[in-house]
Amino acid sequence: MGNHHSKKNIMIATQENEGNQIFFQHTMPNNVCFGCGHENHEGLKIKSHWEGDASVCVWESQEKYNGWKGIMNGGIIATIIDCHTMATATMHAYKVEGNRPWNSDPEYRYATGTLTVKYLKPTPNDVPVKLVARVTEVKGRKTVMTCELWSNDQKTAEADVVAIRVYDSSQQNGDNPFKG
Ligand SMILES: CCCCCCCCCCCCCCCC(=O)SCCNC(=O)CCNC(=O)[C@H](O)C(C)(C)COP(=O)(O)OP(=O)(O)OC[C@H]1O[C@@H](n2cnc3c(N)ncnc32)[C@H](O)[C@@H]1OP(=O)(O)O
Repeated sequence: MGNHHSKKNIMIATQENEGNQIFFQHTMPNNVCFGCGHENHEGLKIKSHWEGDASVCVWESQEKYNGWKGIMNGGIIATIIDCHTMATATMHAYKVEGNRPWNSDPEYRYATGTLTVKYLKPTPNDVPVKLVARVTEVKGRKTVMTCELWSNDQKTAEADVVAIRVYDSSQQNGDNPFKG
């Protein structure tokens, strides 16, 4: 148990040291999404950033997100993976277009096409988790990614994700349910 707490402190310190870090979600004003919307005050408010070619998210759960007592709920795990990878697909698209600024035009939005989660081990609900996502393929409007979930240096889940570009402000005409 003591070991858990010392790891927790290390991970939180890492998060706080990133005080000047710009997180992907900070570039998404008016985002009301349950997982990543910083305008959703009941939401999980995840924060993602680049570490080299990987995108990383450190997130601290709460007791209300238990599955079995002390074990993180599987749907919550899927939600944070979902939101972290959609933000990754978005920011990757800007990165490959000459690393253009996140607030430049055209604006792209992505939605989850497919999310497959393999739960490998129980994920403790009382220590922060770390998500690490990587883009493995971009084909047309599709971005394919893998995402690992780490807890206490143990990989407890891994996911294969397909994001689809569902909005491109330069192509937009007519109704689009993802326009908001
Ligand atoms: C004022 C507001 C401010 C906002 C501020 C900024 C916001 C800040 C960000 C918030 C971030 C939120 C992140 C939340 C993430 C979600 O929760 S999104 C919600 C959950 N997902 C959905 O609702 C999606 C529902 N599905 C759909 O709408 C449609 O099926 C899709 C995904 C758009 C695809 O339909 P489509 O465009 O007709 O696709 P289509 O042309 O048939 O296929 C294109 C390609 O994609 C492939 N594909 C199609 N569907 C799939 C699929 N399901 N799986 C895998 N591949 C597929 C096809 O095979 C094809 O591939 P290729 O043949 O080209 O290789």
